[in-house]
Amino acid sequence: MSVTILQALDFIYKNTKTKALKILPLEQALDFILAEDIYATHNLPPYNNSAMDGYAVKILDAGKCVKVEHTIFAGDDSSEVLTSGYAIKIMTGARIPEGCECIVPKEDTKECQDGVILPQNLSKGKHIRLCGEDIKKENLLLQKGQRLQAHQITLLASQGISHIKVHKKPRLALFASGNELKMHFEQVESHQLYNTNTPTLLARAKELGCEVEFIGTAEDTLDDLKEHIKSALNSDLIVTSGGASVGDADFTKEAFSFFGMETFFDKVEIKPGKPTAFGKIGNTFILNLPGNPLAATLNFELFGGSIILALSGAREKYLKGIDAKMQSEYRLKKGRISLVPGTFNGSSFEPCKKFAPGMVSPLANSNSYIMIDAGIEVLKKDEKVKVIPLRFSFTTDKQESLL
Ligand SMILES: Nc1nc2c(c(=O)[nH]1)N[C@H]1C(S)=C(S)[C@@H](COP(=O)(O)OP(=O)(O)OC[C@H]3O[C@@H](n4cnc5c(N)ncnc54)[C@H](O)[C@@H]3O)O[C@H]1N2
Ligand code: MOO
Repeated sequence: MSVTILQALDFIYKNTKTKALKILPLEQALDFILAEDIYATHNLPPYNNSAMDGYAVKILDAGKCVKVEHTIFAGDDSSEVLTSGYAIKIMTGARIPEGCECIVPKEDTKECQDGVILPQNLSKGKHIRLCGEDIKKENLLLQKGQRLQAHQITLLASQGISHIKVHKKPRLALFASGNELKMHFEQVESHQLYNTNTPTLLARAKELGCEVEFIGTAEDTLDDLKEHIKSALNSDLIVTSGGASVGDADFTKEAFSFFGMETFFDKVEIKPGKPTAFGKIGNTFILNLPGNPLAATLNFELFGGSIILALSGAREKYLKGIDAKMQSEYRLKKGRISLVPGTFNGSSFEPCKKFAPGMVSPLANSNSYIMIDAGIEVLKKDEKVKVIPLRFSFTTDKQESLL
């Protein structure tokens, strides 16, 4: 069945269910999807504390020479009480003593007999970090479905949370098919070429947060394809490339049908990537990508990426484009919706100078792609487009002002 891109994505989201849960220690939780809401159990800061190395003082003592007899360091469990006519020396992070109304930084004071002279203007609360001003106890900190990156791990660590419930990572099995293909660690003859799709998809699936298993390269025979499928059936998603078209050696569909694959679609109105198929055998999803390398990798981004997001348990599970404009005019043949790889520089998008479905080189120097509607033959300079990132990190080869 041939479908539009939107219908294909609908099939993916309607049929794909989030993975089961497991408990992980915080140190191993990077890039997992949180499977529970997290509420703060502690205020942060846990107590009013000094933002400066200086003196804890009273407002009425402004401009006076006050005596200094005690010092409080960060981590001290001090019970000093501040009284008028005195200042207590205090370090950054130390708990504010009772009676203190503000902190005066060390450099704003002068020495005097037995103490320091305070500035004329003091304001209440100055340089005091209040208990709970960063995180309030019982507030919702992180939501179920959030991806745990470094700055979410900060929040969990701040609460002394050692173990959390996360979704298991999608388990993906990969194999390619084609008698002409050899792996990079094998010898190629003059009629053969290296399998680039599998190493690419393996790396990309890992980048997208999957556990990945490489099943091998299947020959273009029904028996060998069946053998490879059988070895991959315990995964959540099998991704194959090649044998998707109508050639005399294209047996992939037949091999999957042997295992009773329910096919949701086997063609998409897209360029490149028309012979992309998606289906299911038991609880294992199947994404059969075309063999042409650029077609396979771009369609893996769009459909593979969406399946992985749907399986992951992520709340933000839909691909999103970034508003940008075309760097220069771009002409194309109208027909099917096209995926065009290129470079987004933070404001504008420039398509790759040279690309075709069978090429392997275009994506190595691209960082994104755009999707162009079927009827469009020209995109003018500055015309608005949506850029779908392939990798970010915003960096540049020449230092620019960051303001
Ligand atoms: N008569 C028709 N022929 C083709 C059609 C069509 O509609 N009618 N569609 C074309 C389109 S579009 C595509 S895409 C390809 C898809 O073909 P397959 O999925 O069957 O892929 P293969 O024939 O196995 O390979 C195509 C091409 O890609 C190279 N390849 C395959 N796998 C890899 C790999 N793992 N690493 C590197 N390169 C790979 C392979 O050598 C071929 O050159 O069909 C068109 N034909
Ligand atoms: O998928 Mo094909 O040409 O559309 O590469």
